[in-house]
Amino acid sequence: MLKFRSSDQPPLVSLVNAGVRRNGRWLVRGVEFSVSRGEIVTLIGPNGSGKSTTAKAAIGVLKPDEGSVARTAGLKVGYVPQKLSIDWTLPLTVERLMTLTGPLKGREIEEALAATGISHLARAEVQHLSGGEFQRALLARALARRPDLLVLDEPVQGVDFSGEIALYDLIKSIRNSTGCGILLISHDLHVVMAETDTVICLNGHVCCRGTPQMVSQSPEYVKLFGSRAAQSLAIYSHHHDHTHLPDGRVQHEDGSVTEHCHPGDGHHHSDRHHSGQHHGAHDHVDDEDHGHSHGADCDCGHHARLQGFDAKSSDGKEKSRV
Ligand SMILES: Nc1ncnc2c1ncn2[C@@H]1O[C@H](COP(=O)(O)OP(=O)(O)OP(=O)(O)O)[C@@H](O)[C@H]1O
Repeated sequence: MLKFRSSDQPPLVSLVNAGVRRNGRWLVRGVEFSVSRGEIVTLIGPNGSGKSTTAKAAIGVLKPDEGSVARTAGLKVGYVPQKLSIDWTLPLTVERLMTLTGPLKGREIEEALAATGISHLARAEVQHLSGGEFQRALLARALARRPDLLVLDEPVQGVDFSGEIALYDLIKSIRNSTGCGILLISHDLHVVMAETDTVICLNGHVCCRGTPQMVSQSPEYVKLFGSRAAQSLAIYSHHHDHTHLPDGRVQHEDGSVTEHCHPGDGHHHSDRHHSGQHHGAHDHVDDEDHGHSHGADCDCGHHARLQGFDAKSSDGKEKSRV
């Protein structure tokens, strides 16, 4: 099995201080991360926190209203959206679903269906597929075009626990065999794919980021869910030192309230360290005062508690205490 690692390669996509504004409201702001070949980045956050908006900005479906998004020239993206507009009353086979957005050769369809384990469903009606089978069909469609970057918006939606493990195993094996970069979106705030290199927690801005704690090292979790689950799922354990108020403002730990949580709002100790600086997804900076890892918006003092696990930079060299 091939193993691709990203440290010495330029990112496939990188966002620097990216923000998207609609109808006078910032949907997301100050977003910074990158995805390189062989790397898995997971965006988590509650409903409406801007995950899909961020993913769309990353792949160029949306243009950022501030900041920048850079993609390598000729980047091929395989995008599995959260929602598909399919007329479920019309008959549609899996094979036909594969070619709805562009022609594919028969061999390409066969290979993609085989890679996702659903060759036997090529002529099945899409409306009769189970949740997990449907997600595999969408993955096959994205894979068939041999993307450099796979963007999967809620790939485990409608899938039960063991189906989730199986899908994450599949995504991992796709990454290992093709070396593509993967941007995953999940609204599960706590359980992420164990192979994730970087978890980014969004809530209109980057609340915190870090590496997931490997479940395989937590005997309680293994006991509860079994070792198979522990190999595929990891707990992302984090703590935010602020609260999002219903009107969109942010209340900080010291009780102060600001319009939003953004570098330079003056409420955070770390402002003095980082004002005006941008850090990529893996540019964690050791913070003597707080002992936590920082990303772009960690200027606002949010931190991921990784329960003893170090946040690592993309080259694996720089580590921060957490
Ligand atoms: N084109 C648009 N115009 C105005 N508001 C929008 C637009 N697209 C999204 N929004 C709003 O932006 C916010 C973020 O939406 P987005 O779909 O990115 O969130 P999400 O984190 O992916 O949510 P979910 O987990 O529910 O899928 C939501 O409040 C949504 O209503």
